[in-house]
Order: sequence, then C-alpha cells, then structure tokens
Amino acid sequence: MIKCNVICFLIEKLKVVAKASNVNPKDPEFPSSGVEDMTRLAYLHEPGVLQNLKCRFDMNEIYTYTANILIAVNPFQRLPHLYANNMMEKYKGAALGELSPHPFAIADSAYRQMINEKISQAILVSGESGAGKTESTKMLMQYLAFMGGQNSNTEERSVEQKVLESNPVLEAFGNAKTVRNNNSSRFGKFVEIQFNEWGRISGAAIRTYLLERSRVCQVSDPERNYHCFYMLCAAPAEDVEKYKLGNPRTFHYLNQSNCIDLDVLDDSKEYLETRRAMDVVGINQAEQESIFRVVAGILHLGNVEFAKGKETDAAEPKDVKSRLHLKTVSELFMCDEKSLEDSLVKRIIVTRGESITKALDPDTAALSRDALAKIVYSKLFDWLVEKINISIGQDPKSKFLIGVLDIYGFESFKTNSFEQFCINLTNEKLQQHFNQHVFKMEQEEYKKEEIDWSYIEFVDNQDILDLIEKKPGGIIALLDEACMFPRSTHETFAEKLYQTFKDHKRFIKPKLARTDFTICHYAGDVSIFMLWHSNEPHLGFT
Ligand SMILES: Nc1ncnc2c1ncn2[C@@H]1O[C@H](COP(=O)(O)OP(=O)(O)OP(=O)(O)O)[C@@H](O)[C@H]1O
Repeated sequence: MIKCNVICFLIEKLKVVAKASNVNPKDPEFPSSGVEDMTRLAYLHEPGVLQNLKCRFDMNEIYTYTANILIAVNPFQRLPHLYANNMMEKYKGAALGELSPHPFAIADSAYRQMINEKISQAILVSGESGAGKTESTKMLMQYLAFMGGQNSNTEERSVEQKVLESNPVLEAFGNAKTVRNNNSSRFGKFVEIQFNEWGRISGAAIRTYLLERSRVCQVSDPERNYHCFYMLCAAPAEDVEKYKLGNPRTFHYLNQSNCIDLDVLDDSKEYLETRRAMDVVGINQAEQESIFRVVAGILHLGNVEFAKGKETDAAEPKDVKSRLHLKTVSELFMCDEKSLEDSLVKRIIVTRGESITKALDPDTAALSRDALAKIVYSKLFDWLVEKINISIGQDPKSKFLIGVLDIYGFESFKTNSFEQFCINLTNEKLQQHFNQHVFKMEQEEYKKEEIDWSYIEFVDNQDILDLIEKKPGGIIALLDEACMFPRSTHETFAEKLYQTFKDHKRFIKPKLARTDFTICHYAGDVSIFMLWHSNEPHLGFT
C-alpha cells in the first residue's frame, strides 16, 4: 500500500509541492457551470464554495443556494434578465430549488410557509458593507408586495406602496457615502409586513436600530456625512437662502472630508425627490420645513467655535462669525439664544437636590456642541421613522407577519469605537442564532434518526457573547458599573478589563495599549478604541 502525504501539481507552469493534509479535495464531477445548490458539492470547503460562486458569477448568475440559504454576489451592474416583469409571476408557488436561486424564491417560500403553517416568518439579510443587503431587501419587499398586495381601486396608496416609497426618505437621512459604498445604510432596519387571514397585506412597520451618530460630527476622506446635508445645500436658491446655507465646503461638519460631490448622485435632484417622497408618505409641508430647519441648524451649530472667556476655564463663542452661527441655530431650532449658549458652555451637576453650574473650557464646550448635534440628529431620524410608521399604518389585528431584517454586517476598521462594538455584538448574536438554527437543530434531527453527524463542525460563539454581555461580569456589565463611579476614566475601565479577562481566549490586550482592547470575533479580531467618551457625560455616549 502506498501512503501519499505529498502532492505535486502545476499552476500556470509553476510547480507546487504541498502536504496532502493541506490540500482540499476537488469535486470529481464539478460541472463547468457550477451547481445551483452548494449542498450538491461532494466536498463543501471554502475553495470549493468560492470556485462555485465564481463559475456562476462569470455567467452572470449571482445567486446560489446552500439549502434554504441564498447567497448573493454583488454584480455592481443591472442584470435585467434577473428581474424582468414576468419573473415574479414565474416564482409564484414554485418550490424552493425548482427554479434558479433568487430572492423572489426566498420571499415566496416565506409567504407560503406563513399561509400554510400559519406562523409568522423572518428573513435575515446579512453581509458586510456594500454586499448588496439593501438591494436584496428591496427585492424581497417587492415580491411580498406582489403576492400580498391589496388590489384597491381607490386613489389612496396601498400599504406596500407606502413602504416602498418610504425608502428614499430613510436613505436621505440614514445613508451616506463610505469607502465601500456610495449609498451605505448607516442604520439597521427591520421591516414588518403584516397580513390578514387571507394573506393580504394589512399593515406594516419599520423599526430602525443603531443609527451611526458619530458621522454627524466626524467624517474623514473619502467619506461623506448623511446625504440630506448636501442635498439641502444644493436645494433651489430660495431654500438655500431661507436656511442661510451655501457652499457645503464652508461647514465644519462637511468639510473635514474633501469628498463633497458624488459623480453618481445629483444632490439637487435628490433634494426634490426626497421632498416628493415626503409628500407621498404623508409628511406635510410644515413638517418638511421643520425637518430641514433642524438639518440646517445642525450645520450652523458645527460652525460655532469656542475660545477662552473672561472667567478662568470658561468658554465663549470665539468670534463674531461664531456668534452669528449661534444666532442662526437658535432661530432655526426656535429656541432662546442665551439658553442655547449656556447649554454649550456650562454644565449643571445635580447632587442631592442641589445643583451646581460649572463653566466648561473651550475643548469641552466643542464636545458639548457635537453631542448636541448628534442627539438632535438621531431624534430627528427617530421622529421621521415614527412619522413614516403612522403614515403607513399598522394593523393591530394582523394575523401574521413577515419580517425582513437588513442589518449592518460585521465591521472592522482601522479605528473601531463603541458603534463597532455594538454592531459586532449584534452580528455575534445573529451568528449564534444561525448556528442554533442551522447546525444545532440539524444535529438534533440526525441524532433522532441515528445518523452519524460527527463530521459536522462549527465554532460555537457562546464564549464571545458571554465575554461581552454576561450579567454580571461581562464587558457591558463592567461598563455599567464603571459609569456609576464619578471618578471612572477610560484608563481605570480598561485596567479593570485587562485584569478581569487576562486569561480569556477571546480578549487581548494589545501590546503597549493603555485603553484599547481586542475582541476575537467569529469573523476576525477587532481592536476597540476609546470606548469611553468621558467628555460627553451630560448626553451619554450611546
Ligand atoms: N442585485 C444587484 N444588482 C445590481 N446592483 C447591485 C445589486 N446589489 C447591490 N448592487 C449595487 O451595490 C451597491 C451597494 O449595495 P447595497 O447598498 O445594497 O449594499 P449593503 O450591503 O446594503 O451595504 P451597506 O451595509 O453599506 O448599506 C448598490 O448601490 C448597487 O449599486
């Protein structure tokens, strides 16, 4: 018997020698056009999966199944053959796998299961930024609207039309250009489509999560702030004048990045489109005025700079220009100018019924200003979502619902902050749900049928979840504890983490770090920087 432990092969005339144990076996019957369902591959390993996706992608087949999971590879170009008008009709009622892989098939399967089994369904859309989650979500929604739409003959727009038409409004305020995606959603979204007992759409609700607040005050090259700021600067002249705006490059919250104009996006056109979409979803003219007053107010707020005042350690607006911006903010926000100034340059500390007013230095006043801008913007976003929900209308008597979750994928940047910490925790939780759903339940099934399942391996991520959210003792619990102590700083908090988790295999203290720490997530290691924003105490840092 010959025991082979070295393999020799040629790759583009290059001789490669490798240990047999390091080489993945090739599917002997792999068709040149790949397979529609990965479970048909004899060997399901990473190179095999990637090769299959590539073969299909090269033929403009961007969708592939792995059993009832649909994998989509972003084509970055319109592929009309996939979304022709008759396609939805074709997928209606077809069993999963009968036709080519497609989001319509997933939506159809969810709809049928809801009707047949009379239980609500959820579709999870996950992937990293720019992968195509939002586009896929739109297709799922389109199909559900096609299947469950009410054929009303009245002038009034149907629920499904309103849901689809609310997208441009949400995108104007919740999307921005990032390194990876010109129209990146900077919030998570769960859209609930409610159905009556006959399977017709009777209501809907949009729930949003984790809007990226830091972007309002901090943008770096080649990214942009939220689209609505640039749109308003590019609005018709009378609006620009009304809100005292002008060139976006003159605003601190926009000019930290050199990226202002986008080839693929005409901000002035988008402004008019957003206004039209607002009309459609029932935001009246007076409300639209208020919304854009807030947007403009935030831009002026960002231009208020501070300098040392007459009293020691006290800040005041730096010059005439800053005073003018402050005055404009108070007019746009419709608040008293002096009270606004006081809220930025002073802090009120309440102790046992007594309140002490403390003057802030210029740097802390600037942080106060940014904290105010962030909180106002996120309240505006929440208000918009609420308004859209009222306009769409929920059905309190709905029998079932189909929820579509379009949420941020795992994030790992050069600098990661509390936002990445929360996003990655969400993804760990989703990953665990996926593991439980797909693997643990499959294993139970195999056990019941006495089939050998020992070859199925997966990494259980419970230990990472415990590290972050276990009560008591996890990172979040320790953070809560630290927040109760007025003398906590990010150094004392980091020290506590270093001591508590020094032997935890998912926690690393980077060499020379004093406040950073690394979490070893299922998708990779992420170093978190500056978890503790001690300078934003009055508005909290979440
Ligand atoms: N099926 C598709 N067909 C054509 N183009 C697509 C498709 N899916 C995605 N794209 C293109 O890729 C871009 C990014 O997709 P999308 O915004 O859906 O990504 P995402 O995963 O939601 O990203 P983020 O997490 O940053 O919001 C889209 O603007 C579109 O141009």
